[in-house]
Amino acid sequence: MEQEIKKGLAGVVVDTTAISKVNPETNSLLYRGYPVQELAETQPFEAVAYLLWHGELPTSDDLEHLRRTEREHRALADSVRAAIDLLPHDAHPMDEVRTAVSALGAIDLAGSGSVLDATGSAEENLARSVRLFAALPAIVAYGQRRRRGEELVEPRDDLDYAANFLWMTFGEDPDEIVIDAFNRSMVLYAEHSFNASTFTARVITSTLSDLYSAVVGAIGALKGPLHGGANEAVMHVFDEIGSAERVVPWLDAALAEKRKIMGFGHRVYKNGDSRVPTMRAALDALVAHYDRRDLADLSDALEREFMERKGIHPNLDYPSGPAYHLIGFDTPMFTPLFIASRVTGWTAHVMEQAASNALIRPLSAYDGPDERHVADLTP
Ligand SMILES: CC(=O)SCCNC(=O)CCNC(=O)[C@H](O)C(C)(C)COP(=O)(O)OP(=O)(O)OC[C@H]1O[C@@H](n2cnc3c(N)ncnc32)[C@H](O)[C@@H]1OP(=O)(O)O
Ligand SMILES: O=C([O-])CC(=O)C(=O)O
Repeated sequence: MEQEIKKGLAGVVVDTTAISKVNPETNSLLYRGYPVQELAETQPFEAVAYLLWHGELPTSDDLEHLRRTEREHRALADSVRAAIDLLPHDAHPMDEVRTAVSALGAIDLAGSGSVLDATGSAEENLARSVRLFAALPAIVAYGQRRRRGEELVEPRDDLDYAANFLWMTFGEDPDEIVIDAFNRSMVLYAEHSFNASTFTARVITSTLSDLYSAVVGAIGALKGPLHGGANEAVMHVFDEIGSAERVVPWLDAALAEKRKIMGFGHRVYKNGDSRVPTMRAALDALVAHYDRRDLADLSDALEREFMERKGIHPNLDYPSGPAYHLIGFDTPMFTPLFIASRVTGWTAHVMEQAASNALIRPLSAYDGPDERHVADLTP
């Protein structure tokens, strides 16, 4: 019997999840039942991380406790820094962060004699998740500073997550408008059901491997430009085009070459990404703050022209790329910022998968040569 192949698992429902609901019909995204727009406008990223892990928003005591733990693990560990420093200065930051997380895992799991010990209990995995969430800003910030030949900036205890992240990257007191836009981007990027990187993390978890391995694998999946790498790729497109007036000839040539236009299209949303309006509002605030109308004009012109010709909407990476550029991040740092946010969703999924595990192992339809034998080849 002919087997039906769902290439790319398109349209296949592989499991349940209580972490988020992506609804393309209503163009909505809920984290544990809360609309993501509401969360982005009202909650610090730490509270959203707590929500994803625990299923409920934190009380003020819960939030205080999480913030205290986050501050304890904020500084870049010497051993992780040493692992990063072994890499060439022009290593891609995604490779750098992947290596750093791998090193963190090896250090944290040192002494766990066998692979069975590394799997971790629910409590251990929650503690590991918080540690990773706390450690990633320092790893990403150091990555940008190292590329630029700048000294490491130590974290500050008087700042919350988003402000401290910006402080460690730029070594300057961040502006409230910038902190707010950055916090929104972190909330919007945090979780999106069974996307490619999260599914990777779940596949790895399903073998009873450890949480760090799942996150390292997820980072590898996120790096690709069809997924998280698109936020970096969008900025390269903007740089290539240069200004709004050049959009039409650039798009003519790109479409003639059958290029994919980065930051547009989505596997699930076909009528627009639920997160784009909130991120676009954050981008607009940054455009006004930095007086960079030219960038918004370019973005509008490409969106309008591409929509007219192909009817394909922008995804979250489209407004977040230029927003990160305006904040001052180097373009290759954009996808590592996505990691720092999505690590919360990934780890929530690792814990959900572990709590109700079944080895993920689909079938394939063989279309290679019919059975044959080595002996047939002997003269
Ligand atoms: C946070 C995130 O990860 S969001 C996604 C970020 N990725 C990007 O922005 C990369 C650009 N976009 C894409 O490559 C795609 O839209 C994907 C991979 C995101 C979704 O892809 P799929 O659901 O597999 O759709 P698929 O790639 O088959 O596209 C369907 C049709 O639309 C076209 N299309 C989709 N997106 C684009 C695009 N960005 N540019 C040009 N054409 C596109 C395809 O060429 C295809 O056309 P065809 O039917 O004539 O062959
Ligand atoms: O859901 C997807 O396929 C990609 C995406 O938007 C995300 O991971 O945020």
